[in-house]
Amino acid sequence: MIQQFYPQPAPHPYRFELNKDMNFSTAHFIPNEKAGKCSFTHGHTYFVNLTIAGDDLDEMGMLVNFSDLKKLVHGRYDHKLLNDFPEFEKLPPSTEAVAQTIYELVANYLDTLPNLPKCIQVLVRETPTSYVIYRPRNEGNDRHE
Ligand SMILES: Nc1nc2c(c(=O)[nH]1)N=C([C@H](O)[C@H](O)COP(=O)(O)OP(=O)(O)OP(=O)(O)O)CN2
Ligand SMILES: [Zn+2]
Repeated sequence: MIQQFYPQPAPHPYRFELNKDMNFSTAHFIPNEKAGKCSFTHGHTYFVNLTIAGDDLDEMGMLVNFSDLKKLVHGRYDHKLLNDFPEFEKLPPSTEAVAQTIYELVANYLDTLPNLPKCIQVLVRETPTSYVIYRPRNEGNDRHE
C-alpha cells in the first residue's frame, strides 16, 4: 500500500469497484505570475488513485486490467513536461486540471471496452500536503470532447 487512506467515492449502484494506485514523476509549471514559485518549472512525484466501477466483467474475469490503466496514465506522463501536452495548452497543469485530464483519458479508454466499466473518481496528490479529487457529475456526460 502506498497511501494510508483512500477518500470514498460517492455511493454508486455498481456491483464491482476497483482501485488502481500509481505514481509518475513529471515536471510542470503554471504559466501565470500569480502562481508565484509554481510559475517556474519544477517536478513532483504525482500519486494517482483511480476508482473504476461496473457490473460486468470481461472474458478474463476483470473489470479492467490494472496494467492497462497504468500504461494509459503512467505511460503517457512519466518523465515528461506536462506543459508540452496539447491537453495542457489552454488549461494550465494545476492539480485540478491534471485530475480532470486523467479522468477524461481513462473514461475515453473505458468506453472502448465491451463490458463498459466507468471511472467514478480520480485522486491526484501533487505534494505530501496537497491533493485533488475529481468526480464526474453524471456518468461522464460532462466530458470535454
Ligand atoms: N489549487 C491549487 N493550488 C496550487 C496548485 C494547484 O495545482 N492547485 N499548485 C501549486 C504548486 O504547483 C505547488 O507545486 C504545490 O503547492 P503547495 O501545496 O503550496 O506546496 P508546498 O510544498 O509549498 O506546501 P506546504 O504547505 O509547505 O507543504 C500551488 N498551489
Ligand atoms: Zn507543482
